Amino acid sequence: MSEITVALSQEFLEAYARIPRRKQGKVMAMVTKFRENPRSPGLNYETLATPDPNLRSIRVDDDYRAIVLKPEHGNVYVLLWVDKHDDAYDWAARHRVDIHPRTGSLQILASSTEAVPAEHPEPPPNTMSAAPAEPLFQARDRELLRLGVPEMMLGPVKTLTNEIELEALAPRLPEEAFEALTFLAQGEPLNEVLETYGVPDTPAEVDRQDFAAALRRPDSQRRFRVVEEEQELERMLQAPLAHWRVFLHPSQRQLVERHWNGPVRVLGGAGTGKTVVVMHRARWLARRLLEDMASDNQKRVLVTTFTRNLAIDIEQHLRQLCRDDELARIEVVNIDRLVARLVKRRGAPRLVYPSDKGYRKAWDSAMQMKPAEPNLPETFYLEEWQQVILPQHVLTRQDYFRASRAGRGVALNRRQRAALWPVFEEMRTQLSHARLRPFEDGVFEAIAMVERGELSAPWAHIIVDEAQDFGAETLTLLRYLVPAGQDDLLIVGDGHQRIYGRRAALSRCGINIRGRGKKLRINYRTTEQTRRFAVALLEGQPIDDLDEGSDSQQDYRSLLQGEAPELHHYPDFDAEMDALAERLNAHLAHHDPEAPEGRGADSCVVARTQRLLDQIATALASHGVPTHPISRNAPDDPEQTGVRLATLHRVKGLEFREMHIACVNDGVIPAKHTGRTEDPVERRHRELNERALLHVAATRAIERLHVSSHGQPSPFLRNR
Ligand SMILES: Nc1ncnc2c1ncn2[C@@H]1O[C@H](COP(=O)(O)OP(=O)(O)OP(=O)(O)O)[C@@H](O)[C@H]1O
Repeated sequence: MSEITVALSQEFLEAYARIPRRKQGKVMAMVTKFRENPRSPGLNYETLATPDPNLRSIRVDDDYRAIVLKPEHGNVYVLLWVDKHDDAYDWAARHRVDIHPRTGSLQILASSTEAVPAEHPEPPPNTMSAAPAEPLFQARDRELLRLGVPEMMLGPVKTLTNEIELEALAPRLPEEAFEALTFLAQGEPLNEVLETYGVPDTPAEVDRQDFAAALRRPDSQRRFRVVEEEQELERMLQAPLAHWRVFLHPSQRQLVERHWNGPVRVLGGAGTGKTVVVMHRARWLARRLLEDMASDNQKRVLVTTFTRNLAIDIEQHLRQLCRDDELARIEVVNIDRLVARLVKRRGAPRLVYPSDKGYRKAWDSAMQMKPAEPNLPETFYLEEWQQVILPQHVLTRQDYFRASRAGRGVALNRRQRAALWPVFEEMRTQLSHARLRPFEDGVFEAIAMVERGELSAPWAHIIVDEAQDFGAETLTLLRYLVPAGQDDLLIVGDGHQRIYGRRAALSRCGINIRGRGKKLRINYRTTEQTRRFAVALLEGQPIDDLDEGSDSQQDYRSLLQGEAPELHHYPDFDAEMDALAERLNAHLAHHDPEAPEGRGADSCVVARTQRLLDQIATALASHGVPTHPISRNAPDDPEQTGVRLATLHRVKGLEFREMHIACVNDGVIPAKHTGRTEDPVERRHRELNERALLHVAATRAIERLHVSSHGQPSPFLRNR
């Protein structure tokens, strides 16, 4: 007798989330019993008179029933739905579960009587014409089947004439088919879509009775989960709508669940599930460490990020994803803290950043050494210090003569470098007297400590999120901190979201990703309308791929449709705030008092500076809108009441149902200091960072995006 396979579907979790709490406990008890032994006599199965002979119902209590797939052959049991008795039976009468004849994946299908939308939606205006509209897809049946379109949906798919109709058909199409059709509808060539999404033209034979094999297919794993552990089941039922914890996209799974022969780089636009990959990969590697008896039990997985907020968020999510023993093998720390920890010694200088008072004081003293010739502004020196001296660890005049100044817009000959050098030398002297050390020097010190054998790093694997904001020196340090070899480094990032600093090429940091560069393409977070708006903010800008090449967002899509982002311009700050408060109050009025989240927790107002944000908070308070600032040091408590307030920088990595980007005025975005440089290359970089800031903030919106300004709108909003 083959082993019993117990699984559940995404629909089951969604249905479970909808039933009253007191009933959920009963379902949980039933599910536990079911998992222990799906053939237990205590489970009351009933055969149903439904089109699909493999569906059964199980009694939960007097009122509720679960619908289960129990094929006649094999030992597979899949929980599909749970509802009140009549509604559950009704669901079972309207659905069937099939193994797709070409792809072999398991699909839940609305039964044929409902396969075609009852009402065809209104076509968009530009398709209204007397002539019959062209079909949206020219592909042949054979090709559509290769993409996972169910046989019974071939007819409806071939009669579609526009994307709106495709969208209306979405609930009746398996995700993989809808995704492939969306790319086709948006103009991607058929052969490319077939290559990415289709099974080969002559696929392996599919056994349409082998449900256990069907469950193992990557496309099935997008919506079905084979339950292996009791604890895991409990975690799923505790957060039934956190799909990311349970169901991975095949492109995510391919990155997570395999060994890699060296560093891997993963790109992907905002919301494509990069952080989800980071977390699942950390867990997968932690499990391997636990399973590997020969492995040193001190070995850990390090997850590092650029911002502290994201590290806190990841740590919190990992607690919900992992078992305790897995968690004990994972360490999450943002890069600044990591470096500070590595170089911390009794009496060691304190690490400082340009915003630090001591740093600024040292700089003011150093500027006293500024020569009359060449006559360069102070901003030039600061940029030279930050972009040449610190990243290349230039310590002497000779080093400076040899340093690369690639990417600087003003050339300097040897004599000029010699004239400038005393300023930088003085800066180091001043810092050293104050027992301070710039962060970058700390990084080089950590590298030197590894080289001298003074630092033994406990990490077998390192995973980097937000890699686009890491400097070359920190990436180099990470290379030093983990032995080269299998699964050593996973580098995840998106050049479009670089809001700090400049590009650094992995290959120049000793990280060779050749043949291991991957990309995620489906945006899970925002609507397609928001995605397009956000992408347009960066149109025509040169974006890198974290290595020596370039990246684009042409193949990045969202499958969710929604309202177009709203842009509003007001004569002055008060008018903008009146309108914003009105919107927020309307949103707050719809808050469900039964919901566990605090009133306003799903809405966020962002502005370019803290000062503006303070003014906004005051204005909103005068309109009776409760607000709550997002903290840098603690995870957001969703139960806390208040519309969230954050700077554009602070919302990186987060997401909200509604995003309001306020005061997008000329002189605010780009920030005034962007233009305070003589160096044209530097100016372009800064401007790109500012555009990326808006792009990042816009892509935090799950459902709605609202952008407003007063006075003159930001030049980035012109023509929008
Ligand atoms: N496989 C999945 N199933 C369901 N939801 C997913 C999946 N992958 C990601 N998501 C959801 O999509 C959203 C974006 O995911 P995530 O934050 O990992 O994306 P990201 O690429 O890191 O985004 P960004 O770069 O914009 O910060 C989250 O709400 C996440 O839960």
